[in-house]
Amino acid sequence: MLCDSIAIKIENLAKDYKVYKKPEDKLKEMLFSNFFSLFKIGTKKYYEVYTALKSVSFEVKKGEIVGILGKNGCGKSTLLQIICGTLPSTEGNVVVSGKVAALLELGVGFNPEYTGIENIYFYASILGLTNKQIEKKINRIIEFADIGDFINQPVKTYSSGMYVRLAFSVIAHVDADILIIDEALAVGDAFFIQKCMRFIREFIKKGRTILFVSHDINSVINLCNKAVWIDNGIVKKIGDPKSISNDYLAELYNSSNTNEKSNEVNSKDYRSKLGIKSETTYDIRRKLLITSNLRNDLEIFSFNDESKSFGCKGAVITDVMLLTSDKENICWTIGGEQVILYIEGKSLINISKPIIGFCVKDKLGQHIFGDNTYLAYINKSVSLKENDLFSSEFAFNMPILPAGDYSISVAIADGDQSSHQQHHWIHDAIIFKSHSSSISSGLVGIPMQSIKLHASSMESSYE
Ligand SMILES: Nc1ncnc2c1ncn2[C@@H]1O[C@H](COP(=O)(O)OP(=O)(O)OP(=O)(O)O)[C@@H](O)[C@H]1O
Repeated sequence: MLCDSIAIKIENLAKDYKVYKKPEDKLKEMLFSNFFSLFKIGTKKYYEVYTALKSVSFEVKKGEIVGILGKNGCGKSTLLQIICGTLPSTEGNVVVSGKVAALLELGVGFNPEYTGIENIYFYASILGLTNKQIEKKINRIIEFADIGDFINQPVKTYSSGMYVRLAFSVIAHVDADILIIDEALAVGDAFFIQKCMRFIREFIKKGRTILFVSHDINSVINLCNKAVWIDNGIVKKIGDPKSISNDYLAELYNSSNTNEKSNEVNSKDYRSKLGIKSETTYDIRRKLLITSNLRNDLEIFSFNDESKSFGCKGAVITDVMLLTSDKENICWTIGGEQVILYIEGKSLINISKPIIGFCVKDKLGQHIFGDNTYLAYINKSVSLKENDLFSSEFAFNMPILPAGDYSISVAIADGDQSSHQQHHWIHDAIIFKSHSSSISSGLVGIPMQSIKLHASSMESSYE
């Protein structure tokens, strides 16, 4: 029995998998194990035991969103499957209060030969709805999934994003008390993810519960009340999402075993070919009229190669600079000016689909803006060979920023926007300080093309 406030209670949960060296060993075990035990002549073991979960215990309260964090293979999916009842545990208990709907592996719950509409009936009836109830909801499910005419096509023709749209839409409409989501949203596009996030917030407001696995630390910090860090099948830590996420990232960093000293890369010739003048630090203020005390002065501190970082380090970022549009390294700029963020590094292995990106955060850790190379190179991929130097340049107009401290984190990954392996992520690679600003509210000011004020009683307008 669960007390009223608890949605999920997990006690001493353990899961052992049998791992067979050869496929025929499984058959032999099935054939002979009964025989051996029948005649009590001792048994021969045809498998190794792999313990995926050990002594896992925690509770999820009603109305909570709990994020599960952990490295690949640590046991997250195993745990969710046991909670959903699709996988038996070896030991321990799971008690859930209320109706559970889950979005686990892509395609689970769907028949690939059925159309989208047929699968809505199929999946929603597995989740406990009668045909009448589904009929009442089907228009809302189709509208939420928003996959156009594909709804009448067999789901085997769907992209992974379409699968997720349909599956999420079904679980969102079956009146579940608990939603369990296993990293599936990672393949959705940004608009759909926003729609799901709005749904999730409303769902929680109604006192319902969500348990989800995510590799996206930001969504765990922003959405969850609690985080559970699973490591090698055990619960390593439970608690406040921000502190658990920080500890988890720090451990990822420590466990990345390449201690490549990033400064060893000799990039002088490489930079001069690109026209980068890194030796001189040029103060852009000289070119500007110093007339107003509302000017947004930004002081830029140089690359900190000792900043916290993580990643598997198949490639390392070795330098980050802000340049003028003439490619001169700057230590000062002004909100509204054009700058180039230059990120340089070395690849230690072959990387087929590199993505280099950055994000600018304020001192509260709020993501102000950022970008990456993925879309710009989607049709003309650049791959990296072992020992290649690489660089990327992001040219943009620096927004006008309220006074305060800011940081630029940079990263190189391999893959695409939704699914990638992080090679090197450097937190706070560059720090900069906004000294004075005309901005009194909002996160950024956008340089205006023009500002007009009209009044019908006046003949002309003032610009
Ligand atoms: N059916 C199975 N037979 C044997 N081992 C398995 C089986 N399913 C999972 N495992 C192993 O159990 C461990 C935990 O797997 P699980 O899928 O739960 O990890 P995960 O944390 O969800 O990983 P990921 O983040 O990569 O999805 C892994 O080492 C995996 O290889």
